[in-house]
Amino acid sequence: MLPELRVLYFEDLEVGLSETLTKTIASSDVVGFAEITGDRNPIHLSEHFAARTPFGTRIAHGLYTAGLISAVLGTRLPGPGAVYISQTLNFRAPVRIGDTVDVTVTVAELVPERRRARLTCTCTVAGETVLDGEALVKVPTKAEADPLAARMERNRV
Ligand SMILES: C/C=C/C(=O)SCCNC(=O)CCNC(=O)[C@H](O)C(C)(C)COP(=O)(O)OP(=O)(O)OC[C@H]1O[C@@H](n2cnc3c(N)ncnc32)[C@H](O)[C@@H]1OP(=O)(O)O
Repeated sequence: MLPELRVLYFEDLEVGLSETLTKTIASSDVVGFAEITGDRNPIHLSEHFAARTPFGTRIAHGLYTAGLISAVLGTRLPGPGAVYISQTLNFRAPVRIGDTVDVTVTVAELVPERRRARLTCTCTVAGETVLDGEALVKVPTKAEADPLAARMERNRV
């Protein structure tokens, strides 16, 4: 089941705040990603081909796994309203069909004057890091996201 959407505004964030999403990678996820991106590399789609690679079996696209980081950022931490600025990625180990990936993002730094949040991002399979990196996002304040509500709140006696 997909987690509920949650909006955190810039002022709700603090260093150390963390969120984890868990996803088991299905063959249909990998086939679907190949279809929508056009990346039909047989290492993702053909068991016959993948058997002759060092991985021995089909593996997920690295950017599919990275997309799960975007899912955490865009739905939970900070959530809807956050805008991706940049993302670094280190692919440390392969993700195979049937693997369960835990995707954790953690607020590492806040830059109030620019409403920026830097988050460390780690994907693990059975405790082993398969991907890590850092995301930079722009996060609206409550007043920026909903100026009318913010004005009404300020004027309330
Ligand atoms: C959770 C996931 C969500 C998504 O996936 S959203 C989809 C992916 N993201 C996007 O499509 C965002 C596209 N980029 C933009 O629209 C803009 O970009 C931003 C809104 C992110 C930032 O624009 P602005 O608010 O005008 O920037 P500033 O706060 O005024 O800062 C400007 C300084 O920041 C640098 N900068 C802006 N964006 C980037 C970037 N993406 N990568 C590197 N640098 C960036 C500029 O150059 C400049 O720098 P200098 O102050 O030194 O002149």
